[in-house]
Amino acid sequence: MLDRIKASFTESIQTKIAAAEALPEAIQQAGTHMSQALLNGNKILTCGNGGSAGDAQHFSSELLNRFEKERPGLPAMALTTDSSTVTSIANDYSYDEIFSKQVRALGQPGDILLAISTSGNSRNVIKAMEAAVSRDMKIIALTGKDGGEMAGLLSQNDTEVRVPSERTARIQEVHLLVIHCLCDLIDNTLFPHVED
Ligand SMILES: O=C(CO)[C@@H](O)[C@H](O)[C@H](O)[C@H](O)COP(=O)(O)O
Ligand SMILES: [Zn+2]
Repeated sequence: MLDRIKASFTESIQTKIAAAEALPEAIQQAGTHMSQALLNGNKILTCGNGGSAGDAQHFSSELLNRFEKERPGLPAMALTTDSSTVTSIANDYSYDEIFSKQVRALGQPGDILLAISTSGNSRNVIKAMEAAVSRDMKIIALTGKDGGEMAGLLSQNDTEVRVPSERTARIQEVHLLVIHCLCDLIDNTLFPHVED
């Protein structure tokens, strides 16, 4: 069992080294789009399933409350958290609609959808992206593996940050690092003179 633990650490570190080579430009573009949207008075909606639901909430709490700087809260909302809304949409329509219906209700032109899926194939996240397009929102997709269907839905205005790994757990571990990079970029673009 100790070998399994060490192998998990080694694989996670190696995935992060590969991601450090492959992802900085895409992360920079995503951070620029997010910062610009927030400076324009727009907001960021987030969604994902399972561990990625946790990531979506992790990001929105860091914006709404704080990351590292003492600064005002920023407008973000995880579409995973309102159990009354999520259960009623799943019950009355389908689980595939739980995020898209909220995006159509809340999304405004210029807002951003942070869509998180390690496979890129979660139906409810794909439908949220389609709803975002219908609301003239930009999409930032955190994916892995081959990018799945999500990769094919993105336009030039959108950004995909695809972790170079086939393994869900390793992809999730890098997604969290990417989320912290995005928070750091936003803080340092919007509040460059505030100390960490
Ligand atoms: O956290 C894990 C596995 O590490 C799981 O809960 C995982 O997030 C769930 O199986 C998700 O439904 C996977 O969805 P996705 O990443 O393919 O969109
Ligand atoms: Zn997990």
